[in-house]
Amino acid sequence: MSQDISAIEKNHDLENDNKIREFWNKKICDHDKLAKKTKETYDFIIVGAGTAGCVLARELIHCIPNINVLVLEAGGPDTYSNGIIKLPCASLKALRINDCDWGYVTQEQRIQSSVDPTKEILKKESPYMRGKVWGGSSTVNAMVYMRGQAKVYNDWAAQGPEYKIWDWDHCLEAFKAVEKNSRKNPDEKFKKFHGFNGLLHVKDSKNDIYDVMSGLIDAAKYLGIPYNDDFNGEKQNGVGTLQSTIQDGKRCSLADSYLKDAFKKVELHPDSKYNSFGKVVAVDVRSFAHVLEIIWDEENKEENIAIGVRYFCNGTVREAFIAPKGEVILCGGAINSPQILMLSGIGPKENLEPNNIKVRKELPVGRNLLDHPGCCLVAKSTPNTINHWSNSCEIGIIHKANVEGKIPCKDDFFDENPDMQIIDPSTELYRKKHNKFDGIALIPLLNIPSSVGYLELNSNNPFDQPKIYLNFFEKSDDLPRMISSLKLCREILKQPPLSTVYDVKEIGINDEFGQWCTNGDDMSDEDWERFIVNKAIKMAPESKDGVVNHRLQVYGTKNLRVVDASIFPYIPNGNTNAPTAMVAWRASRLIIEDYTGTC
Ligand SMILES: Cc1cc2nc3c(=O)[nH]c(=O)nc-3n(C[C@H](O)[C@H](O)[C@H](O)COP(=O)(O)OP(=O)(O)OC[C@H]3O[C@@H](n4cnc5c(N)ncnc54)[C@H](O)[C@@H]3O)c2cc1C
Repeated sequence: MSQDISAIEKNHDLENDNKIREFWNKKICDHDKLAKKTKETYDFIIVGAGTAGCVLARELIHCIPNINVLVLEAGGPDTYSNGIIKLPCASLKALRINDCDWGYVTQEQRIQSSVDPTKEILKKESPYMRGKVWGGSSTVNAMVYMRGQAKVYNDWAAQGPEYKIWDWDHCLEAFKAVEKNSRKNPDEKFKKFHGFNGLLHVKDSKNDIYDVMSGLIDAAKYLGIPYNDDFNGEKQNGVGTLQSTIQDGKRCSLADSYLKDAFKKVELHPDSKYNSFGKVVAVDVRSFAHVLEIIWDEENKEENIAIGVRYFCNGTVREAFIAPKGEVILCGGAINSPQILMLSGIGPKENLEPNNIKVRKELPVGRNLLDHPGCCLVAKSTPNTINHWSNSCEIGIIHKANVEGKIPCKDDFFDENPDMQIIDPSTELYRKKHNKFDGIALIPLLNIPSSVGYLELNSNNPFDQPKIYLNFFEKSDDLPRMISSLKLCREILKQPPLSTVYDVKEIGINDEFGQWCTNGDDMSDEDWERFIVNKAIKMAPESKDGVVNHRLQVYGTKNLRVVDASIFPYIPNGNTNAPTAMVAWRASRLIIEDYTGTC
């Protein structure tokens, strides 16, 4: 069989996605049937084939000789659902493919009004999408590639001398290692910040914009907002075209890029203690495999040594174990990794004990849930001015908000520590849903929120959704900043050429999930506030509410790490896909060092 494999490996046809998967399925499955295993044993067990899981699986299998990796994914392959998730222009529709979504709903919350502190605003429960499919959320996201500023990563590193491995220089190295940027003739300045040899394809929207969206850039410039040629370069503020994770007109998820490449490594290693047929050196992805909890070494109870995981697949509960020196690595994302830890006895006593879970290690799991709240301003334009086949989001406007909720001024546009990001999603949705008008939608996102959410277990049933409290706008400075950015969006829509050439007229604001709130009449600050209000596991010292250390190992345990978006101590002020892939690449180097004993 090994001869067979190497012959196919050299075959260029393997570049074809489906063939790689078919080949992998057949070869691994055949081998699985032949091998008489006593136990399912792997060097690494990765929970979740999302952004982080895919990068880790690929880096570990290619960089450490003779290992095998099991990836357990609760969702199905990304080819399982129809091909719509590959189309950038349909990314908003991809959100509604239930098969690929965990179907989370946030808890209803009451927020104190920042306009009138004696009043409360009701924040209704709302859907909270998370990818449940190969590639995880990178298979359903809006594909915007924006890393955020150096300062955030330097803040991560400032937590102690050992955290230096997360400073901007180290993170930039990892961002570049992952990225395959396709900009033609990049200048030296661009090359300093970008990678060209990674696997994640990143493309400029630049050459695709030829409709009302190009008017958006001019309108923003008309207001004095500077043009920015590279939001991932030296400065983040300004207006410009976005970079997106797209390859040849199709979405490039981390499954398309990293997992696909992980499958290329398939070898048969003869010296194996674990089964008589030898060990398959490969990444084995098991779909529809829902991890229930971590299996601990009960002989050394005090040490909390992870030895494997229990998971549900094909109607039965199964177990998989790690080989000596191996690790369990949770890559379940910001909601699920905390849930798995808590189900396994790692978390806050006050949430675990009432749910009949024995506390093994008390840690503030789920307490640092961070995300970027957003809102949406929609306007109508002259018919036939929209390119309905455009990328999901093409233009970005990054600016500093006014803390009093006023329209930002010129100084705010030039401020090099911007806290707001305005993006323009595909307008196809609005057109279909609301009487077929051509439109323009602007979504301001609070890039540096002060509010922090949390999540807790609802019960000890692993299939029960945890309670998610996003706490959006809970801190008093968040709401005025959002209002300030919405007011700026309104001003932009009034500028030429949007107002003159495209006859753009505001229709109203809707909340993140498309509920219409206003008809666009003049609004008071209370109105703005009413309409707007409708993310865990922190990498930090244990004394500062950390759950994982600087090497992403869970405090008070052995053989257990968390590598995903849940470990951000402070949320990057860009979008989170690229930073998560970066974290996974950095983590792979730490794991390789620990496994091979090299530093
Ligand atoms: C709708 C939407 C739009 C977004 N738009 C953008 C954007 O434009 N740009 C950007 O940069 N970021 C965007 N993001 C965010 C970004 O995609 C995520 O931050 C990133 O993908 C998170 O990666 P992760 O590895 O932490 O988790 P995920 O990618 O979510 O992966 C977690 C994986 O673990 C699996 N899993 C979870 N629990 C279990 C279990 N118990 N057993 C087995 N498997 C399990 C899940 O099914 C999933 O596949 C968006 C996210 C969403 C949801």
